[in-house]
Amino acid sequence: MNEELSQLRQAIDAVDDRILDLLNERARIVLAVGEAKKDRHQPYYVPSREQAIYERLRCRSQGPFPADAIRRVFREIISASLSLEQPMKVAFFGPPATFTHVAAMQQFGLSAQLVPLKSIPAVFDEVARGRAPYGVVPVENSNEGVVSHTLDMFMQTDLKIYAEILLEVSHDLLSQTGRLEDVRQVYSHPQALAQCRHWLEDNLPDVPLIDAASTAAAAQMAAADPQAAAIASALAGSLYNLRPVKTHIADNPNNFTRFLVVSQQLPEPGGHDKTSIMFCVRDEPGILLRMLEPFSSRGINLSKIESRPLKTRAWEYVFFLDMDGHISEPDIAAAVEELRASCEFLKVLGSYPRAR
Ligand SMILES: O=C(O)C(=O)C[C@]1(C(=O)O)C=C[C@@H](O)C=C1
Repeated sequence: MNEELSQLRQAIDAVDDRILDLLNERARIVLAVGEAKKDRHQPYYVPSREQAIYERLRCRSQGPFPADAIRRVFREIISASLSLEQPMKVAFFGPPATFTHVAAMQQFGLSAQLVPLKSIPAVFDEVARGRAPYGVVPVENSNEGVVSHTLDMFMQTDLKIYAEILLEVSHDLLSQTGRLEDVRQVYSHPQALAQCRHWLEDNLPDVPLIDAASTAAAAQMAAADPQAAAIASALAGSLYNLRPVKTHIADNPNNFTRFLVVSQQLPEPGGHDKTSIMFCVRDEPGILLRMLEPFSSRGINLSKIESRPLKTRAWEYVFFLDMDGHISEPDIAAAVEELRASCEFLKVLGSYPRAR
């Protein structure tokens, strides 16, 4: 038996050697790609290419290596490769262990330098001033709707949308001891408390619920008080040394948040893109119907429409529209130009790979 085990381990060592040699071979090719891009002033970070790599490998694999682990392993290979081309600095809406942090890690991997900032405007500012090439901010939750701070920042800056990230949000109850009977108060962001209301009523009916600035701030408070628990991400649990009292306590397990990667640059077309625009229409009869006509007449799928008050004039609105396709496609460009004719102003926020 021992002989058999040691032979199997030798076989694993031999495979690991091959994997390592191949990783170095891959890294040399990536360095050559980096040199070619430098000459052409092309961006190093290409989210559509990364998505295509994950998709191709997922379809190719015959198992038994777990399908979801393929993405995680290649996420880190690509993250490390990209850091050879260019050290990657990414600002995100912090503090550490927010769901935005989890989203930034999912998108950029562990080799990127992720920088927590105090607010959504601070992330936009960092990127607009060129102190970080990319920033990550939340834009929409499947239960709570749009994050208005983020949409408002597109009115105040000229940043573009470079990519989107879709994250399944899972709320855990975390504390120092990990024991339900020790919990005397629960901290979290009001949205997270609301999303776990039924679970809290059933399991901790008499315990006060206390608002915190973020789920990560709640985790910090639980880390300082053995009688407190926080509703936060599993990442917050490991960063602040908390134990899970119970994982996945949200009442509706179907809870997704969409995040945006913002940048001064535009990404190259990838084949599975969407385009976001913002605009303000003239105040005239039938305008709401007419503003959608350029898209319906060309069969362009609109995936989202949102309005925000135009703060400079009461009862006037800015619209945010997402459509399938890239602005370099003739139909998309023609529809946007036709709409522009009925607008006081229109800005293309970006064409970027659809999160899948
Ligand atoms: O193909 C590229 O453009 C690369 O830079 C290589 C690579 C990779 O490691 O495969 C690295 C970073 C990019 O975001 C996409 C892919």
